[in-house]
Amino acid sequence: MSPSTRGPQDDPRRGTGGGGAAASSTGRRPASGDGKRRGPDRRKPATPSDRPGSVQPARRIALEVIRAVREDDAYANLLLPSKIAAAGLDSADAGLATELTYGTLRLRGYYDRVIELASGRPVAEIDGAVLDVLELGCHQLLSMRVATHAAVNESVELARQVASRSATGFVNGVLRGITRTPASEWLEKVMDAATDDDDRLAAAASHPAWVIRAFRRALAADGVPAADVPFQLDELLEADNTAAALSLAALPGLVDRDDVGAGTEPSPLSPVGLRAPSGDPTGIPAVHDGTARVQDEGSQLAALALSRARPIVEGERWLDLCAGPGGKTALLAAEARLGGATVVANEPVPARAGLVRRAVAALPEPPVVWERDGTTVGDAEPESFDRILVDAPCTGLGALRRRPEARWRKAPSDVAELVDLQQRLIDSAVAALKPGGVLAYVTCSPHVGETRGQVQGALRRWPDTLEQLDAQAVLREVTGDAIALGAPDAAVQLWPHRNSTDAMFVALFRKLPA
Ligand SMILES: C[S@@+](CC[C@H](N)C(=O)[O-])C[C@H]1O[C@@H](n2cnc3c(N)ncnc32)[C@H](O)[C@@H]1O
Repeated sequence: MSPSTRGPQDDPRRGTGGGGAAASSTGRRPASGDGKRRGPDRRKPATPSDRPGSVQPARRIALEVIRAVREDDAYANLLLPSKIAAAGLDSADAGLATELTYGTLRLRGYYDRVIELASGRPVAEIDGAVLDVLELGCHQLLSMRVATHAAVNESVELARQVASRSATGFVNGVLRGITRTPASEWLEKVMDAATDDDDRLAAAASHPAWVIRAFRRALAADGVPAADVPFQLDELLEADNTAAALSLAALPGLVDRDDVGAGTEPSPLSPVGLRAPSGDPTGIPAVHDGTARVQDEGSQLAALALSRARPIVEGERWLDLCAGPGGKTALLAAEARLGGATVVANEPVPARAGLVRRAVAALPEPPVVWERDGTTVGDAEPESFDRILVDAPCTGLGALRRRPEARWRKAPSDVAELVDLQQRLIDSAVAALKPGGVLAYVTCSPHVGETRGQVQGALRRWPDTLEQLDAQAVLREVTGDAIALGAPDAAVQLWPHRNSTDAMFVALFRKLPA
């Protein structure tokens, strides 16, 4: 079975999440991102954690985060850094906590199948707190080089702390049972027990089957030939399970990307982007002072598609309708400032609006931040903006590298609700846009209902009002032709396996003069 890996953007101090063990969907083995095994060295002398009755802080913290994700829908990439900081973990233990947390969250779909086979019980019948402990134990036993006795003993101790005394015997029995079969054989057993091809793919790649089907449709919609879809799907699932590299955006006009230093290299894709070595980016002076920001290159391109769709005319007003946490707002505002335009940001969730204010604090005249329901802005501010970004709330299925638990958070039934909200946000943006203005519709999901389906719907609803602009041409220009795109189309779909970005979707529209 797979070792887990930890990539640079898994560093919890960055709050980006993601990274780690990968599962090859056709390779018949959940595979690691880079094939290297990381984790505690078996040859290390016994630590206090090896003694009965004690639990290493990294394991305790990982379990707390995994539990909060399950019980409270917590975001691992937000909760983990605060817990690590509160516990004062050194960088080795912070790394271990990160690997345990993200690796377990990512591969829990696979581990649950192993647990069912080893325990003879459906996981639905296992107490949630006990299941968390078992999944965490599985990750150590099947994907990390943790010594068996440490993984089992500490899991038993964790079970004692979070569940009943009787649960300790169950956890001990199940985990010891798992150790009696080599990791590779567990994979075979899981595959043999799968019900059909999609279920086998779901098991090996630790993605829900509905997500796999949505990816397959999205690849086909992006023009991938039918015969290539299975291969690209395989690459995509593997990329999803691999840590994203650390990328930064140098805010134009605030810092020159050549001056950021600290071992960063210019991004081959984004003209404002940098790729950074692993480590804590807050140690980079430009990141510390907010003039450079951790941001996926796909997100950078989505913002630049709007700011560079055409030359900026001084005095233009731009709106970022769904702004939290503010990554694109900061880049848009920096671009706008250089052209003499101003930006208003809108984010209805107060805590996220606070993050937007922090994200733009380095700008000399930061954007105003509204806290309104974006669906009402069109009525309240008709024909008021020259450019509007709708970076819509979505399933987030394009950002699984950074948010490993997101795949388990959403269900197919969530898609319809999101599609309805996206549509209302688009309509509100159309109303708020000045005639002749430009609208960018962006999602970090490749789900066709949230992407091309929304484009077709908008053009159907606004036949005399909207025309689609060629976002592929805009981004070819922005990237100096460095961008790999799907079949020729006006919209852009980026992919982790093709572009090394999140799976961002970008469509551009112009509002026709009345
Ligand atoms: C995909 S995120 C935006 C990411 C952001 N543009 C960035 O780059 O950092 C979508 C945002 O839309 C917000 N949102 C949810 N419902 C909304 C609504 N009715 N109106 C406006 N924004 C909404 C969410 O709170 C979330 O912060």
